[in-house]
Amino acid sequence: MLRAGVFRNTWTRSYATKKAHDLVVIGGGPAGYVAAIKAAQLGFDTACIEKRGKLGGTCLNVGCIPSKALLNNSLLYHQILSDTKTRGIDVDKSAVKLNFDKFMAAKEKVVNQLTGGVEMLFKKNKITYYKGEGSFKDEKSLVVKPVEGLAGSVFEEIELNAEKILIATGSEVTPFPGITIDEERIVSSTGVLSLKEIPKRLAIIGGGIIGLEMGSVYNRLGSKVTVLEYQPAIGASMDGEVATVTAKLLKKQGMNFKVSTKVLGATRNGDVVDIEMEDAITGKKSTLQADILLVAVGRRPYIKGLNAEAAGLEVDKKGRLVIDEQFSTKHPHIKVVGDVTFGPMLAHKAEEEGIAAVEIFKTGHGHVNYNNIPSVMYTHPEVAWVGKTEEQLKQDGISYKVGKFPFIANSRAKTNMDTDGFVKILIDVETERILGAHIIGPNAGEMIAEAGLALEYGASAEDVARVCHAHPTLSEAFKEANMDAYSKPINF
Ligand SMILES: Cc1cc2nc3c(=O)[nH]c(=O)nc-3n(C[C@H](O)[C@H](O)[C@H](O)COP(=O)(O)OP(=O)(O)OC[C@H]3O[C@@H](n4cnc5c(N)ncnc54)[C@H](O)[C@@H]3O)c2cc1C
Ligand SMILES: NC(=O)c1ccc[n+]([C@@H]2O[C@H](COP(=O)([O-])OP(=O)(O)OC[C@H]3O[C@@H](n4cnc5c(N)ncnc54)[C@H](O)[C@@H]3O)[C@@H](O)[C@H]2O)c1
Repeated sequence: MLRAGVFRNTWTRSYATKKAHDLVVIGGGPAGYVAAIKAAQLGFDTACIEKRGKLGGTCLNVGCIPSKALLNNSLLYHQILSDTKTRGIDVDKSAVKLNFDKFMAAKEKVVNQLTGGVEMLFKKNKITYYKGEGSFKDEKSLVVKPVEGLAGSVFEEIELNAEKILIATGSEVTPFPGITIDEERIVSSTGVLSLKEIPKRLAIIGGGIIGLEMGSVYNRLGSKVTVLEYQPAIGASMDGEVATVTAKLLKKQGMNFKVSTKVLGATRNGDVVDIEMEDAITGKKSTLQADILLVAVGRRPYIKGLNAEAAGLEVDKKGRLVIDEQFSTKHPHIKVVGDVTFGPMLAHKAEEEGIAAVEIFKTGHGHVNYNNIPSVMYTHPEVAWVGKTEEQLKQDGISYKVGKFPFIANSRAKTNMDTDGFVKILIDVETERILGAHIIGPNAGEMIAEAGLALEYGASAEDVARVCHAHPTLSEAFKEANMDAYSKPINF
Protein backbone atom coordinates (compact mmCIF):
# COMPACT_ATOMS: atom_id res chain seq x y z
CA MET A 1 0.00 0.00 0.00
CA LEU A 2 1.16 3.50 -0.78
CA ARG A 3 1.30 6.18 1.84
CA ALA A 4 -0.01 9.57 0.74
CA GLY A 5 2.61 12.20 0.16
CA VAL A 6 5.40 9.67 -0.16
CA PHE A 7 7.39 8.89 -3.29
CA ARG A 8 6.01 6.06 -5.37
CA ASN A 9 8.60 4.31 -7.48
CA THR A 10 6.84 2.52 -10.34
CA TRP A 11 8.92 -0.62 -10.15
CA THR A 12 10.32 -0.99 -6.65
CA ARG A 13 7.41 0.54 -4.75
CA SER A 14 9.89 1.75 -2.16
CA TYR A 15 9.32 4.82 -0.03
CA ALA A 16 12.07 7.36 0.28
CA THR A 17 12.92 10.94 -0.41
CA LYS A 18 16.61 10.24 -0.87
CA LYS A 19 18.13 7.54 -3.03
CA ALA A 20 21.50 6.68 -4.48
CA HIS A 21 22.47 5.02 -7.76
CA ASP A 22 25.70 4.26 -9.59
CA LEU A 23 24.36 5.93 -12.72
CA VAL A 24 21.36 8.18 -13.30
CA VAL A 25 20.24 8.88 -16.86
CA ILE A 26 18.11 12.00 -17.43
CA GLY A 27 15.81 11.43 -20.42
CA GLY A 28 14.34 8.17 -21.69
CA GLY A 29 14.68 8.70 -25.47
CA PRO A 30 16.86 6.63 -27.81
CA ALA A 31 20.03 8.07 -26.24
CA GLY A 32 18.86 7.65 -22.64
CA TYR A 33 16.94 4.39 -22.69
CA VAL A 34 19.59 2.54 -24.70
CA ALA A 35 22.31 3.88 -22.40
CA ALA A 36 20.32 2.83 -19.32
CA ILE A 37 19.91 -0.72 -20.61
CA LYS A 38 23.58 -0.98 -21.57
CA ALA A 39 24.61 0.38 -18.15
CA ALA A 40 22.44 -2.17 -16.34
CA GLN A 41 23.91 -4.93 -18.51
CA LEU A 42 27.39 -3.76 -17.51
CA GLY A 43 26.47 -4.06 -13.85
CA PHE A 44 25.67 -0.47 -12.84
CA ASP A 45 22.79 0.15 -10.45
CA THR A 46 20.98 2.32 -12.99
CA ALA A 47 18.05 4.75 -12.82
CA CYS A 48 16.38 6.74 -15.57
CA ILE A 49 14.30 9.89 -15.07
CA GLU A 50 11.71 10.65 -17.76
CA LYS A 51 9.03 13.31 -17.58
CA ARG A 52 6.95 12.40 -20.65
CA GLY A 53 5.12 9.53 -18.95
CA LYS A 54 6.28 7.16 -21.68
CA LEU A 55 9.73 5.93 -22.58
CA GLY A 56 11.19 6.20 -26.09
CA GLY A 57 11.51 9.98 -26.29
CA THR A 58 10.74 12.02 -29.38
CA CYS A 59 11.58 9.12 -31.68
CA LEU A 60 9.10 6.55 -30.43
CA ASN A 61 6.36 8.95 -29.31
CA VAL A 62 6.28 11.82 -31.81
CA GLY A 63 9.06 11.21 -34.31
CA CYS A 64 10.56 8.28 -36.20
CA ILE A 65 7.96 5.67 -35.33
CA PRO A 66 4.61 7.45 -35.82
CA SER A 67 5.91 9.20 -38.96
CA LYS A 68 7.04 5.90 -40.49
CA ALA A 69 3.70 4.26 -39.67
CA LEU A 70 1.92 7.06 -41.55
CA LEU A 71 4.43 6.91 -44.42
CA ASN A 72 4.05 3.16 -44.83
CA ASN A 73 0.27 3.09 -44.69
CA SER A 74 -0.22 6.16 -46.89
CA LEU A 75 2.04 4.58 -49.51
CA LEU A 76 0.00 1.39 -49.44
CA TYR A 77 -3.22 3.40 -49.84
CA HIS A 78 -1.76 5.38 -52.72
CA GLN A 79 -0.48 2.24 -54.44
CA ILE A 80 -3.86 0.51 -54.15
CA LEU A 81 -5.45 3.54 -55.81
CA SER A 82 -2.90 4.26 -58.50
CA ASP A 83 -0.38 1.49 -58.95
CA THR A 84 -2.32 -1.71 -59.56
CA LYS A 85 -3.59 -1.58 -63.14
CA THR A 86 -0.26 -2.26 -64.85
CA ARG A 87 0.21 -5.19 -62.49
CA GLY A 88 -2.97 -6.87 -63.66
CA ILE A 89 -4.90 -6.14 -60.51
CA ASP A 90 -8.28 -4.52 -61.15
CA VAL A 91 -9.35 -2.34 -58.25
CA ASP A 92 -12.75 -0.71 -57.95
CA LYS A 93 -11.47 2.68 -56.82
CA SER A 94 -14.86 3.77 -55.57
CA ALA A 95 -14.72 0.88 -53.10
CA VAL A 96 -11.36 1.97 -51.65
CA LYS A 97 -12.01 4.16 -48.62
CA LEU A 98 -9.58 5.68 -46.20
CA ASN A 99 -10.83 5.52 -42.62
CA PHE A 100 -8.71 8.36 -41.23
CA ASP A 101 -9.52 7.64 -37.58
CA LYS A 102 -8.42 4.02 -37.95
CA PHE A 103 -5.43 5.08 -40.04
CA MET A 104 -4.32 7.25 -37.10
CA ALA A 105 -5.24 4.55 -34.57
CA ALA A 106 -2.95 2.08 -36.36
CA LYS A 107 -0.08 4.50 -35.82
CA GLU A 108 -0.96 4.94 -32.13
CA LYS A 109 -1.07 1.17 -31.65
CA VAL A 110 2.51 0.78 -32.91
CA VAL A 111 3.71 3.67 -30.74
CA ASN A 112 2.14 2.13 -27.65
CA GLN A 113 3.54 -1.31 -28.42
CA LEU A 114 7.05 0.05 -28.78
CA THR A 115 7.03 2.45 -25.82
CA GLY A 116 5.50 -0.31 -23.68
CA GLY A 117 8.24 -2.62 -24.96
CA VAL A 118 10.92 -0.27 -23.62
CA GLU A 119 9.21 -0.31 -20.19
CA MET A 120 9.36 -4.10 -20.27
CA LEU A 121 13.06 -3.92 -21.09
CA PHE A 122 13.60 -1.58 -18.13
CA LYS A 123 11.89 -4.09 -15.87
CA LYS A 124 13.87 -6.98 -17.32
CA ASN A 125 17.14 -5.12 -16.74
CA LYS A 126 16.10 -3.94 -13.25
CA ILE A 127 16.40 -0.26 -14.07
CA THR A 128 14.73 2.13 -11.63
CA TYR A 129 12.35 4.30 -13.62
CA TYR A 130 11.42 7.65 -12.09
CA LYS A 131 8.48 9.35 -13.78
CA GLY A 132 9.23 13.00 -13.18
CA GLU A 133 11.41 15.92 -14.15
CA GLY A 134 15.11 15.62 -13.41
CA SER A 135 17.13 18.65 -12.44
CA PHE A 136 20.53 19.32 -10.96
CA LYS A 137 20.85 20.29 -7.31
CA ASP A 138 24.63 20.37 -7.67
CA GLU A 139 27.13 18.37 -9.71
CA LYS A 140 26.72 15.27 -7.52
CA SER A 141 23.00 15.27 -6.85
CA LEU A 142 19.77 15.50 -8.77
CA VAL A 143 16.18 16.16 -7.83
CA VAL A 144 13.25 14.32 -9.39
CA LYS A 145 10.23 16.61 -9.35
CA PRO A 146 6.60 15.54 -9.73
CA VAL A 147 4.92 16.43 -13.02
CA GLU A 148 1.38 17.71 -12.59
CA GLY A 149 -1.26 15.57 -14.23
CA LEU A 150 1.19 12.82 -15.21
CA ALA A 151 -0.07 9.36 -14.36
CA GLY A 152 2.47 7.49 -12.23
CA SER A 153 4.46 10.63 -11.48
CA VAL A 154 6.54 10.70 -8.30
CA PHE A 155 4.39 12.23 -5.54
CA GLU A 156 7.02 14.52 -4.10
CA GLU A 157 10.56 15.64 -4.76
CA ILE A 158 13.17 12.92 -4.44
CA GLU A 159 16.84 13.60 -4.08
CA LEU A 160 19.12 11.27 -6.01
CA ASN A 161 22.76 10.87 -5.28
CA ALA A 162 24.59 9.75 -8.38
CA GLU A 163 28.16 8.70 -8.85
CA LYS A 164 27.73 9.09 -12.60
CA ILE A 165 25.18 11.15 -14.51
CA LEU A 166 24.23 10.90 -18.18
CA ILE A 167 22.23 13.76 -19.69
CA ALA A 168 20.04 12.72 -22.64
CA THR A 169 17.31 15.37 -22.63
CA GLY A 170 16.97 15.55 -26.41
CA SER A 171 15.57 18.34 -28.52
CA GLU A 172 12.42 20.31 -29.28
CA VAL A 173 10.88 21.96 -32.32
CA THR A 174 12.60 25.19 -33.38
CA PRO A 175 9.93 27.90 -33.31
CA PHE A 176 9.48 30.26 -36.24
CA PRO A 177 9.74 33.86 -35.01
CA GLY A 178 6.33 35.52 -35.06
CA ILE A 179 4.32 32.38 -35.90
CA THR A 180 2.27 30.87 -33.08
CA ILE A 181 1.95 27.10 -33.18
CA ASP A 182 -1.50 26.11 -31.86
CA GLU A 183 -1.17 22.41 -32.93
CA GLU A 184 -4.59 22.74 -34.59
CA ARG A 185 -4.21 24.82 -37.74
CA ILE A 186 -0.58 25.85 -37.34
CA VAL A 187 1.22 22.69 -36.32
CA SER A 188 4.67 21.37 -35.52
CA SER A 189 5.87 17.87 -36.40
CA THR A 190 3.98 16.68 -33.32
CA GLY A 191 0.62 18.13 -34.39
CA VAL A 192 0.92 16.98 -38.00
CA LEU A 193 1.18 13.39 -36.77
CA SER A 194 -2.26 13.64 -35.18
CA LEU A 195 -4.42 15.77 -37.48
CA LYS A 196 -8.17 15.26 -37.09
CA GLU A 197 -8.83 15.25 -40.83
CA ILE A 198 -6.98 15.28 -44.12
CA PRO A 199 -6.36 18.93 -45.02
CA LYS A 200 -7.36 20.02 -48.52
CA ARG A 201 -4.36 22.36 -48.57
CA LEU A 202 -1.23 21.70 -46.52
CA ALA A 203 1.54 24.30 -46.53
CA ILE A 204 4.91 23.41 -45.05
CA ILE A 205 7.68 25.78 -44.03
CA GLY A 206 10.94 23.87 -44.52
CA GLY A 207 11.90 21.44 -47.27
CA GLY A 208 14.05 19.29 -44.97
CA ILE A 209 13.44 15.73 -43.85
CA ILE A 210 10.27 16.38 -41.83
CA GLY A 211 8.76 18.62 -44.52
CA LEU A 212 9.36 16.06 -47.28
CA GLU A 213 8.30 13.00 -45.27
CA MET A 214 5.10 14.53 -43.89
CA GLY A 215 4.43 16.29 -47.21
CA SER A 216 4.61 12.87 -48.87
CA VAL A 217 2.10 11.38 -46.41
CA TYR A 218 -0.56 14.02 -47.04
CA ASN A 219 0.16 14.28 -50.76
CA ARG A 220 -0.67 10.57 -51.01
CA LEU A 221 -3.85 11.09 -49.00
CA GLY A 222 -5.01 13.79 -51.42
CA SER A 223 -3.91 17.11 -49.89
CA LYS A 224 -2.51 19.83 -52.12
CA VAL A 225 0.94 20.15 -50.57
CA THR A 226 3.12 23.26 -50.97
CA VAL A 227 6.61 23.32 -49.47
CA LEU A 228 8.17 26.73 -48.79
CA GLU A 229 11.94 26.54 -48.57
CA TYR A 230 14.32 29.40 -47.87
CA GLN A 231 17.32 27.75 -49.58
CA PRO A 232 17.50 27.47 -53.40
CA ALA A 233 17.02 23.67 -53.10
CA ILE A 234 15.18 21.18 -50.93
CA GLY A 235 16.78 18.17 -49.23
CA ALA A 236 18.95 19.77 -46.52
CA SER A 237 22.28 17.90 -46.34
CA MET A 238 21.82 15.46 -49.25
CA ASP A 239 24.33 15.12 -52.08
CA GLY A 240 23.38 17.86 -54.58
CA GLU A 241 22.65 15.53 -57.51
CA VAL A 242 20.48 13.32 -55.33
CA ALA A 243 18.59 16.33 -53.96
CA THR A 244 17.82 17.48 -57.53
CA VAL A 245 16.45 14.07 -58.49
CA THR A 246 14.48 13.88 -55.23
CA ALA A 247 12.80 17.21 -55.99
CA LYS A 248 12.00 16.06 -59.53
CA LEU A 249 10.42 12.80 -58.38
CA LEU A 250 8.42 14.39 -55.57
CA LYS A 251 7.16 17.05 -58.00
CA LYS A 252 6.09 14.28 -60.38
CA GLN A 253 4.10 12.82 -57.48
CA GLY A 254 2.24 16.14 -57.15
CA MET A 255 4.09 18.05 -54.44
CA ASN A 256 4.71 21.75 -55.07
CA PHE A 257 7.93 23.47 -54.11
CA LYS A 258 8.59 27.16 -53.69
CA VAL A 259 12.34 27.42 -53.11
CA SER A 260 14.29 30.62 -52.37
CA THR A 261 11.18 31.65 -50.50
CA LYS A 262 11.29 33.68 -47.32
CA VAL A 263 8.23 33.31 -45.11
CA LEU A 264 7.44 36.65 -43.49
CA GLY A 265 4.61 35.54 -41.24
CA ALA A 266 1.47 33.45 -40.89
CA THR A 267 -1.80 34.03 -39.12
CA ARG A 268 -4.73 31.83 -38.37
CA ASN A 269 -8.05 33.30 -39.47
CA GLY A 270 -10.71 30.86 -38.31
CA ASP A 271 -10.23 27.64 -40.22
CA VAL A 272 -7.63 28.96 -42.64
CA VAL A 273 -4.05 30.06 -42.32
CA ASP A 274 -2.78 33.03 -44.31
CA ILE A 275 0.91 32.88 -45.08
CA GLU A 276 2.89 35.87 -46.24
CA MET A 277 6.10 35.31 -48.13
CA GLU A 278 8.72 36.94 -50.26
CA ASP A 279 10.86 35.68 -53.13
CA ALA A 280 14.36 35.68 -51.59
CA ILE A 281 15.92 36.67 -54.95
CA THR A 282 13.50 39.23 -56.42
CA GLY A 283 11.93 40.45 -53.18
CA LYS A 284 8.45 40.00 -54.70
CA LYS A 285 5.82 39.49 -52.00
CA SER A 286 2.92 37.01 -52.25
CA THR A 287 0.41 35.17 -50.05
CA LEU A 288 -0.73 31.59 -49.73
CA GLN A 289 -3.78 30.16 -47.99
CA ALA A 290 -3.76 26.76 -46.37
CA ASP A 291 -6.01 24.69 -44.12
CA ILE A 292 -2.98 23.48 -42.17
CA LEU A 293 0.46 25.02 -41.91
CA LEU A 294 3.31 22.76 -40.76
CA VAL A 295 6.36 24.55 -39.37
CA ALA A 296 9.38 22.28 -39.92
CA VAL A 297 12.51 24.41 -39.86
CA GLY A 298 14.60 22.21 -37.60
CA ARG A 299 14.99 21.18 -33.97
CA ARG A 300 17.02 22.66 -31.13
CA PRO A 301 18.59 21.18 -28.00
CA TYR A 302 16.33 20.92 -24.96
CA ILE A 303 17.50 21.65 -21.39
CA LYS A 304 14.46 23.40 -19.89
CA GLY A 305 13.98 22.50 -16.22
CA LEU A 306 17.38 20.75 -16.03
CA ASN A 307 18.99 23.53 -13.98
CA ALA A 308 22.29 22.84 -15.74
CA GLU A 309 23.72 26.00 -14.13
CA ALA A 310 23.68 24.30 -10.71
CA ALA A 311 26.31 21.91 -12.03
CA GLY A 312 28.12 24.70 -13.89
CA LEU A 313 27.57 23.07 -17.29
CA GLU A 314 28.56 24.97 -20.41
CA VAL A 315 26.02 25.69 -23.16
CA ASP A 316 27.11 26.94 -26.61
CA LYS A 317 25.43 29.55 -28.83
CA LYS A 318 23.19 26.93 -30.42
CA GLY A 319 21.97 25.77 -26.99
CA ARG A 320 24.00 22.53 -27.07
CA LEU A 321 25.61 21.18 -23.91
CA VAL A 322 29.35 21.33 -24.48
CA ILE A 323 31.33 18.09 -24.18
CA ASP A 324 34.73 16.66 -25.10
CA GLU A 325 35.42 13.56 -27.22
CA GLN A 326 34.67 11.36 -24.19
CA PHE A 327 31.14 12.91 -24.01
CA SER A 328 32.24 14.60 -20.75
CA THR A 329 31.24 18.00 -19.51
CA LYS A 330 33.78 19.80 -17.36
CA HIS A 331 32.96 17.13 -14.76
CA PRO A 332 34.14 13.72 -16.06
CA HIS A 333 31.31 12.00 -14.15
CA ILE A 334 28.66 14.01 -16.07
CA LYS A 335 28.39 13.01 -19.72
CA VAL A 336 25.95 14.13 -22.44
CA VAL A 337 24.59 12.21 -25.44
CA GLY A 338 22.00 12.53 -28.21
CA ASP A 339 20.20 15.53 -29.70
CA VAL A 340 21.05 17.82 -26.76
CA THR A 341 24.69 17.95 -27.81
CA PHE A 342 26.76 18.12 -31.03
CA GLY A 343 26.15 16.15 -34.23
CA PRO A 344 23.21 15.14 -36.39
CA MET A 345 19.86 14.85 -34.63
CA LEU A 346 19.22 11.21 -35.43
CA ALA A 347 17.99 8.37 -33.26
CA HIS A 348 20.69 5.89 -34.27
CA LYS A 349 23.42 8.48 -33.60
CA ALA A 350 21.88 9.08 -30.16
CA GLU A 351 21.82 5.33 -29.43
CA GLU A 352 25.44 4.82 -30.49
CA GLU A 353 26.50 7.67 -28.24
CA GLY A 354 24.50 6.30 -25.32
CA ILE A 355 26.31 2.96 -25.55
CA ALA A 356 29.75 4.51 -26.10
CA ALA A 357 29.36 6.90 -23.15
CA VAL A 358 28.36 4.09 -20.80
CA GLU A 359 31.25 1.94 -22.03
CA ILE A 360 33.62 4.82 -21.30
CA PHE A 361 32.15 5.06 -17.80
CA LYS A 362 32.82 1.35 -17.32
CA THR A 363 36.10 0.73 -19.14
CA GLY A 364 37.52 4.08 -20.22
CA HIS A 365 36.95 3.17 -23.88
CA GLY A 366 34.04 3.78 -26.24
CA HIS A 367 33.74 5.01 -29.80
CA VAL A 368 31.37 6.50 -32.37
CA ASN A 369 32.50 6.96 -35.98
CA TYR A 370 30.90 10.26 -36.97
CA ASN A 371 31.90 9.78 -40.61
CA ASN A 372 29.70 6.72 -40.70
CA ILE A 373 26.27 7.87 -39.51
CA PRO A 374 23.70 7.01 -42.17
CA SER A 375 20.81 9.30 -43.04
CA VAL A 376 17.57 8.03 -44.48
CA MET A 377 14.56 9.91 -45.78
CA TYR A 378 11.57 7.58 -45.88
CA THR A 379 9.80 9.05 -48.89
CA HIS A 380 9.10 6.97 -51.96
CA PRO A 381 11.58 6.36 -53.36
CA GLU A 382 13.65 6.40 -50.20
CA VAL A 383 16.80 8.48 -50.08
CA ALA A 384 19.77 7.23 -48.05
CA TRP A 385 23.34 8.32 -47.71
CA VAL A 386 26.48 7.84 -45.65
CA GLY A 387 29.98 9.32 -45.73
CA LYS A 388 30.95 12.27 -47.91
CA THR A 389 28.86 14.03 -50.55
CA GLU A 390 30.42 15.21 -53.81
CA GLU A 391 30.17 18.78 -52.55
CA GLN A 392 32.12 17.92 -49.38
CA LEU A 393 34.86 16.09 -51.32
CA LYS A 394 35.26 19.07 -53.66
CA GLN A 395 35.43 21.42 -50.70
CA ASP A 396 38.03 19.22 -48.98
CA GLY A 397 40.08 19.00 -52.21
CA ILE A 398 39.92 15.19 -52.29
CA SER A 399 40.22 13.57 -55.74
CA TYR A 400 37.45 11.06 -56.24
CA LYS A 401 35.81 8.84 -58.83
CA VAL A 402 32.08 8.22 -59.18
CA GLY A 403 30.38 4.88 -59.77
CA LYS A 404 26.68 4.83 -60.63
CA PHE A 405 24.02 2.29 -61.37
CA PRO A 406 20.36 3.06 -62.15
CA PHE A 407 17.52 0.95 -60.75
CA ILE A 408 15.98 0.84 -64.25
CA ALA A 409 18.76 -1.67 -65.09
CA ASN A 410 18.24 -3.76 -61.92
CA SER A 411 16.18 -6.89 -62.49
CA ARG A 412 14.46 -6.88 -59.08
CA ALA A 413 13.45 -3.21 -59.42
CA LYS A 414 12.09 -4.11 -62.87
CA THR A 415 10.05 -7.05 -61.56
CA ASN A 416 8.76 -4.80 -58.76
CA MET A 417 7.93 -2.08 -61.34
CA ASP A 418 9.72 0.32 -59.04
CA THR A 419 12.68 1.64 -61.00
CA ASP A 420 13.13 5.31 -60.08
CA GLY A 421 16.54 6.30 -58.79
CA PHE A 422 20.14 5.11 -58.69
CA VAL A 423 23.07 4.13 -56.51
CA LYS A 424 26.05 6.46 -56.51
CA ILE A 425 29.38 5.49 -54.97
CA LEU A 426 32.23 7.93 -54.37
CA ILE A 427 35.72 6.45 -54.10
CA ASP A 428 39.21 7.80 -53.54
CA VAL A 429 41.12 8.06 -56.85
CA GLU A 430 44.32 6.58 -55.40
CA THR A 431 43.17 3.90 -52.97
CA GLU A 432 39.70 3.27 -54.46
CA ARG A 433 38.37 3.16 -50.90
CA ILE A 434 34.72 4.09 -50.55
CA LEU A 435 34.29 7.65 -49.29
CA GLY A 436 30.54 8.03 -49.60
CA ALA A 437 27.42 6.24 -50.84
CA HIS A 438 24.20 7.92 -51.99
CA ILE A 439 21.11 5.97 -52.89
CA ILE A 440 17.77 7.15 -54.14
CA GLY A 441 15.55 4.21 -54.84
CA PRO A 442 13.41 1.43 -53.42
CA ASN A 443 14.60 0.18 -50.01
CA ALA A 444 17.53 2.61 -50.03
CA GLY A 445 17.24 2.80 -46.24
CA GLU A 446 17.99 -0.90 -45.87
CA MET A 447 20.67 -0.96 -48.56
CA ILE A 448 22.68 1.85 -46.96
CA ALA A 449 23.69 -0.52 -44.15
CA GLU A 450 25.94 -2.35 -46.61
CA ALA A 451 27.67 0.93 -47.44
CA GLY A 452 28.11 1.59 -43.71
CA LEU A 453 29.76 -1.78 -43.21
CA ALA A 454 32.06 -1.19 -46.19
CA LEU A 455 32.99 2.27 -44.94
CA GLU A 456 33.66 1.02 -41.41
CA TYR A 457 36.06 -1.67 -42.62
CA GLY A 458 37.79 0.63 -45.11
CA ALA A 459 36.62 -1.45 -48.08
CA SER A 460 37.45 -0.51 -51.64
CA ALA A 461 34.81 -0.54 -54.36
CA GLU A 462 36.35 -3.76 -55.68
CA ASP A 463 36.10 -5.41 -52.25
CA VAL A 464 32.33 -4.82 -52.32
CA ALA A 465 31.92 -5.73 -55.98
CA ARG A 466 33.63 -9.09 -55.45
CA VAL A 467 31.17 -10.09 -52.72
CA CYS A 468 28.52 -12.44 -54.15
CA HIS A 469 25.14 -10.65 -53.95
CA ALA A 470 21.94 -12.69 -54.28
CA HIS A 471 19.98 -12.49 -57.52
CA PRO A 472 17.52 -10.97 -58.14
CA THR A 473 17.87 -8.35 -55.40
CA LEU A 474 17.98 -4.57 -55.28
CA SER A 475 21.37 -4.87 -53.59
CA GLU A 476 22.85 -5.96 -56.92
CA ALA A 477 22.51 -2.31 -57.92
CA PHE A 478 24.83 -1.48 -55.03
CA LYS A 479 27.34 -4.07 -56.25
CA GLU A 480 27.14 -2.79 -59.82
CA ALA A 481 27.64 0.85 -58.77
CA ASN A 482 30.82 -0.32 -57.02
CA MET A 483 31.87 -2.16 -60.19
CA ASP A 484 31.29 1.03 -62.13
CA ALA A 485 33.45 3.00 -59.70
CA TYR A 486 36.64 1.01 -60.35
CA SER A 487 35.86 -0.71 -63.67
CA LYS A 488 32.58 -1.24 -65.53
CA PRO A 489 29.17 -2.59 -64.54
CA ILE A 490 27.84 -5.70 -66.27
CA ASN A 491 24.19 -4.83 -66.76
CA PHE A 492 24.33 -1.22 -67.91
C1 LIG B 1 8.79 13.90 -36.88
C2 LIG B 1 10.15 13.34 -36.58
C3 LIG B 1 10.59 12.22 -37.27
C4 LIG B 1 11.85 11.71 -37.00
N1 LIG B 1 12.24 10.61 -37.71
C5 LIG B 1 13.47 10.09 -37.50
C6 LIG B 1 13.89 8.93 -38.19
O1 LIG B 1 13.16 8.38 -39.00
N2 LIG B 1 15.12 8.45 -37.94
C7 LIG B 1 15.97 9.05 -37.03
O2 LIG B 1 17.09 8.58 -36.85
N3 LIG B 1 15.59 10.15 -36.35
C8 LIG B 1 14.36 10.68 -36.56
N4 LIG B 1 13.96 11.78 -35.85
C9 LIG B 1 14.90 12.35 -34.86
C10 LIG B 1 14.89 11.53 -33.56
O3 LIG B 1 13.59 11.50 -33.03
C11 LIG B 1 15.85 12.14 -32.54
O4 LIG B 1 17.13 12.28 -33.12
C12 LIG B 1 15.96 11.26 -31.31
O5 LIG B 1 14.71 11.08 -30.70
C13 LIG B 1 16.96 11.85 -30.31
O6 LIG B 1 17.03 11.05 -29.18
P1 LIG B 1 17.40 11.65 -27.75
O7 LIG B 1 17.31 10.51 -26.81
O8 LIG B 1 18.65 12.40 -27.83
O9 LIG B 1 16.27 12.72 -27.44
P2 LIG B 1 14.69 12.59 -27.33
O10 LIG B 1 14.18 11.47 -28.15
O11 LIG B 1 14.15 13.94 -27.58
O12 LIG B 1 14.44 12.15 -25.82
C14 LIG B 1 14.71 12.99 -24.74
C15 LIG B 1 13.75 12.65 -23.63
O13 LIG B 1 14.17 13.33 -22.45
C16 LIG B 1 13.04 13.75 -21.74
N5 LIG B 1 13.45 14.88 -20.89
C17 LIG B 1 13.92 16.09 -21.28
N6 LIG B 1 14.26 16.83 -20.21
C18 LIG B 1 13.99 16.07 -19.11
C19 LIG B 1 14.15 16.28 -17.72
N7 LIG B 1 14.65 17.40 -17.23
N8 LIG B 1 13.74 15.30 -16.88
C20 LIG B 1 13.24 14.13 -17.37
N9 LIG B 1 13.09 13.88 -18.68
C21 LIG B 1 13.48 14.83 -19.55
C22 LIG B 1 12.04 14.14 -22.81
O14 LIG B 1 10.72 14.06 -22.29
C23 LIG B 1 12.32 13.09 -23.87
O15 LIG B 1 11.44 12.00 -23.76
C24 LIG B 1 12.69 12.32 -36.04
C25 LIG B 1 12.25 13.43 -35.34
C26 LIG B 1 10.99 13.93 -35.60
C27 LIG B 1 10.53 15.13 -34.82
N1 LIG C 1 14.17 10.20 -41.49
C1 LIG C 1 14.88 10.84 -40.58
O1 LIG C 1 15.99 10.47 -40.23
C2 LIG C 1 14.29 12.05 -39.94
C3 LIG C 1 12.96 12.35 -40.12
C4 LIG C 1 12.47 13.51 -39.53
C5 LIG C 1 13.29 14.29 -38.78
N2 LIG C 1 14.59 13.96 -38.61
C6 LIG C 1 15.50 14.83 -37.86
O2 LIG C 1 14.76 15.86 -37.20
C7 LIG C 1 15.44 17.10 -37.33
C8 LIG C 1 14.50 18.19 -37.71
O3 LIG C 1 13.96 17.98 -39.03
P1 LIG C 1 13.53 19.21 -39.92
O4 LIG C 1 13.01 18.71 -41.20
O5 LIG C 1 12.69 20.11 -39.09
O6 LIG C 1 14.90 19.96 -40.09
P2 LIG C 1 15.93 19.97 -41.32
O7 LIG C 1 17.12 20.64 -40.80
O8 LIG C 1 16.06 18.63 -41.94
O9 LIG C 1 15.23 20.88 -42.42
C9 LIG C 1 14.80 22.18 -42.14
C10 LIG C 1 14.60 22.87 -43.47
O10 LIG C 1 13.98 24.12 -43.22
C11 LIG C 1 14.62 25.11 -43.99
N3 LIG C 1 14.44 26.37 -43.31
C12 LIG C 1 15.05 26.81 -42.18
N4 LIG C 1 14.60 28.05 -41.86
C13 LIG C 1 13.69 28.38 -42.80
C14 LIG C 1 12.88 29.51 -43.01
N5 LIG C 1 12.94 30.55 -42.19
N6 LIG C 1 12.05 29.52 -44.07
C15 LIG C 1 11.99 28.47 -44.93
N7 LIG C 1 12.76 27.37 -44.77
C16 LIG C 1 13.58 27.32 -43.73
C17 LIG C 1 16.07 24.66 -44.05
O11 LIG C 1 16.75 25.25 -45.13
C18 LIG C 1 15.91 23.16 -44.21
O12 LIG C 1 15.77 22.77 -45.55
C19 LIG C 1 16.53 16.91 -38.34
O13 LIG C 1 17.76 17.03 -37.68
C20 LIG C 1 16.39 15.55 -38.87
O14 LIG C 1 17.61 14.88 -38.96
C21 LIG C 1 15.10 12.86 -39.19
